[in-house]
Amino acid sequence: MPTSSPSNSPASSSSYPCDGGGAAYPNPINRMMPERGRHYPFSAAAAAAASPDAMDTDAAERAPAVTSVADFGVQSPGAAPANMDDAGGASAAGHAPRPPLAGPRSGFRRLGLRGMKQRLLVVANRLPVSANRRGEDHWSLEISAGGLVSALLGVKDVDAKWIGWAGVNVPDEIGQRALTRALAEKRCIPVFLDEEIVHQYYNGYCNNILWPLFHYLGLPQEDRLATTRNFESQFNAYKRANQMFADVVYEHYQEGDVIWCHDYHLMFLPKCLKDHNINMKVGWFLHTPFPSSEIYRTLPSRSELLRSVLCADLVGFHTYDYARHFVSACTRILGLEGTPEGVEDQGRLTRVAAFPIGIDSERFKRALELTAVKRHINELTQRFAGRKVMLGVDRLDMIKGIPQKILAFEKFLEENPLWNDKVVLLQIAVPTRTDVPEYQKLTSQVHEIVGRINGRFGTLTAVPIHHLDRSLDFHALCALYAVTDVALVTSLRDGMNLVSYEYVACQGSKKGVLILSEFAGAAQSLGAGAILVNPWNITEVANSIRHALTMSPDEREKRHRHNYAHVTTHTAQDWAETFVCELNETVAEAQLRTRQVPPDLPNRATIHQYLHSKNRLLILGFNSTLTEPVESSGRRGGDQIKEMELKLHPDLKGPLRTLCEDERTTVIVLSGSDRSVLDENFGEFNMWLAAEHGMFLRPTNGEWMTTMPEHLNMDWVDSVKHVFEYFTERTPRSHFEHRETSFVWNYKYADVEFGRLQARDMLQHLWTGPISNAAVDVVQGSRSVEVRSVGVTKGAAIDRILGEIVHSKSMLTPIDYVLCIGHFLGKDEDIYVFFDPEYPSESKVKQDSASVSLDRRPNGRPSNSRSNSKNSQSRVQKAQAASERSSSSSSSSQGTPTSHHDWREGSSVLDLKGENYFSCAVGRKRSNARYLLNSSEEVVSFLKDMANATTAHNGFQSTTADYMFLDRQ
Ligand SMILES: O=P(O)(O)OC[C@H]1O[C@H](O[C@H]2O[C@H](CO)[C@@H](O)[C@H](O)[C@H]2O)[C@H](O)[C@@H](O)[C@@H]1O
Ligand SMILES: O=c1ccn([C@@H]2O[C@H](COP(=O)(O)OP(=O)(O)O)[C@@H](O)[C@H]2O)c(=O)[nH]1
Repeated sequence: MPTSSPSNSPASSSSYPCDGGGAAYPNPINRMMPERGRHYPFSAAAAAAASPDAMDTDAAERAPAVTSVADFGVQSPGAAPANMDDAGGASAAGHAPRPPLAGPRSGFRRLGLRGMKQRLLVVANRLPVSANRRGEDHWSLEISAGGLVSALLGVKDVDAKWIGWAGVNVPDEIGQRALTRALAEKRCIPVFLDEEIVHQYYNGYCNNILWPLFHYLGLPQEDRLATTRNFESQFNAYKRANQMFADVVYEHYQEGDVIWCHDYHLMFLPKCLKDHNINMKVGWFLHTPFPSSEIYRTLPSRSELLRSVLCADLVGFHTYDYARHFVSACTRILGLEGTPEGVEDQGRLTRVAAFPIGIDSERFKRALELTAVKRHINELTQRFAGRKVMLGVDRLDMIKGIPQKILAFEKFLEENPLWNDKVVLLQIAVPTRTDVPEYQKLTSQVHEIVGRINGRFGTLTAVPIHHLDRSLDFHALCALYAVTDVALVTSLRDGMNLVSYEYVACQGSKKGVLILSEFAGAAQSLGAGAILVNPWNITEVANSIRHALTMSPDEREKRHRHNYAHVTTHTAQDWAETFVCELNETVAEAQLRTRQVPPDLPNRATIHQYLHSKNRLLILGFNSTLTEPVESSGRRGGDQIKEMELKLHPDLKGPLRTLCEDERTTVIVLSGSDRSVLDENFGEFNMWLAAEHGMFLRPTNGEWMTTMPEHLNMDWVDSVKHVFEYFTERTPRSHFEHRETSFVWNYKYADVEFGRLQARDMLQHLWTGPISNAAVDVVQGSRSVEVRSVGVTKGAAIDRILGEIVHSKSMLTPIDYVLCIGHFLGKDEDIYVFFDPEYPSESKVKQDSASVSLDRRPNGRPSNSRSNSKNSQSRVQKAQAASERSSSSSSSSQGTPTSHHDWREGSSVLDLKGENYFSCAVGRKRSNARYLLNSSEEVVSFLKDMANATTAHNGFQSTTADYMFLDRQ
């Protein structure tokens, strides 16, 4: 194994193994950007010798097309991916069931649809190949079998293709066609980027801006001004490049394909794809950390990029922290609602979850059995006999903390002189992004430190640091992983760090110690077995080195066992499979969950069915449904909130009266408003009133009672009040209402833009402040922020309300018609699903641990007594429904809802057929409701028609009356 000489140049960057040795055609871009994606290039010479896949295109035509990438989805068990150095084929092993994650639903699922393989288009900046031009129309390709390739190789029932940049500039058509043909053999599809765009997009925006920012290094410091100047052109190039990737995807897309976009290079891609075809299934996965929103918000294009990523159906990260940061950036910067499921924007959910990547551990284990690797192991063992060997394997990137690692090692040597000639650090530093000035500076800095330390501690026969500016072939790397005593990973930030996994996988016999930075994603999975360090704390790292070198065999064994179990069961295949499954499921659920843009309410049919039903239920919202529009009611008025109170639309009084007087009709106004507001507006009508999202109920001409779940926890009230007061004082013309079960801060009369800004800040206070762990829901309206106790929704309440109505009216005929109209918040749309006969009943179920108490005390105070109603106990478990879909799987085991079951012995209360159920959202674009009305004006006009038809129908007492009426319309 080549090592650098301490006394000469300790680190030589001249040997760059990836250029494949003298391309016949000048290839400036290839020189500029020699690094090979996430998959380090192995030395071309070694690869050519070791790997049958390092073949030229002619050879590819002659050889059987069994290559690693070509094997996506067509691999038969045991088939050997030819490029793989171990010649062992992708492993079928490693599908041990994974413990459930709170994020994605995990576990192995077959992806095929009726035995068909699902097509998967993997889109990444780099193709997993290095391409070298050998003639005008002749290319040699070398596959790099890195983590992602291995991961996808192992996914069964998927027919995968890879779309990306081949890492070379191909200006001429002949060359492009030849390369496209050659790549097709490997199931790869090229995106051709020219030199200028690569410079601006890849070197500039990706590697000089996004990369350092995502790793907490901030925007470039030294050339800050230049960066600011270039920012716009680089961002434009970034968008252009993303569009070029998108164009290639469009060309190859077939209906039903899954498109998996990778990494920070392609944040703009989900938007391009969805704009082109909203039905594409799009996932996006970030391999780097996603930084805290405080860091992310410094990025000038922050909103545009977030919005684009949110166009994806599923967004994945390595750790929960990164996922959390992303959600919080979306709430903080875009003002969207973060939920445990992801990010919601006007009813559309982008699912966000953690999918920690793994490795193909079997591939590493098999490699250790190969003769070539054993030979390497022997050589290394002899070479370093009598010394402990520590290993570092990193790209030469500032995020990897290489200077910090070397300085810590120096400190260890300083403080432990007895170890001076008994330990050696082998540092493999693979050149990367060599065109970016920051990387060039880092290279010189590392060389300088290594030279100094070797000069200081070296002897005539040995040096403490062997530093290599090059990559190794897979065999040499496996051998190194296997023979070394300690691996030292000191990343300052690292998305995951696969090197730590690979080291563990190869240490089956030696049980070496892993020293791992707590800032690598891997620390969250290997933390229990590794020695975790803060790489900035040189003293701590130096002490950890001593600890590792002197660790008892027992402790080593124990630590290793833990990590080995993790690495071998959480495989790359499992990762890819879980992501793709999750994406499929997310899309399927979204289709079920949200009717994208419902059609307009079919007025005639709605009225027709109404007239022909025997027992009808009309559920009407108040705000923005039965009210005058904001513009005409208050905005122009003075500062007095009083003037702005909700008022029933005057044109509705007559129609409502008519409807309420019909004895076959029960009308409920179900609102978030408090009781007094409803009393004032609807006191005169023969109807039921449900205030505060149904927590209070007033029968026709009766007294208010509470339907609140009895264990509603209201401890959060004071903290929220404090926050609401603070923002109300600072936002002119905003106000807040303190209701019995909720607080609402309303800024609909304030300056809209300023109100929104304030709302975002308020949400941050609420989400991260004193109530962050309280049992509350923070619900965003279009001009309001509401905090409610968990479980306070209209859907959850309607069940209890119905029970009460049925009981009180002594209904003899089942309800056979339901019309539910409202401008409800997303959270309250569960009411639509509650009645929908087409929703499977188990998807409506949400465990509601509180039992119900229908306390008839006139003041409506919550009761502490448990309900003695058998009915309410079981009914309360219904509702909440699909908008809270996470519950659907668990809920089915927690309660067995019968559909709309009996409230009275022996009789069914609801007999609702699909054609007699009309749910209608007012003024919403997306909704769970079946239909839409665009404004409260349309509601007014519709209810007028309905009332007129009723009058006509009842007046004529004729079965044809309604037809006569309807014919006039
Ligand atoms: O293609 P390059 O510019 O040379 O960069 C190489 C890759 O580096 C990054 O890798 C990340 O992915 C790993 C696997 O998920 C993870 O373990 C590691 O922590 C990350 O840094 C980058 O995200 C890739 O896109 C690059 O291809
Ligand atoms: O000479 C080398 C050094 C490293 N690697 C591979 O490069 C990857 C590095 O991944 P990691 O997640 O540790 O960091 P990244 O470089 O992606 O940030 C690992 O799979 C290594 O096996 C390689 O193929 N050849």
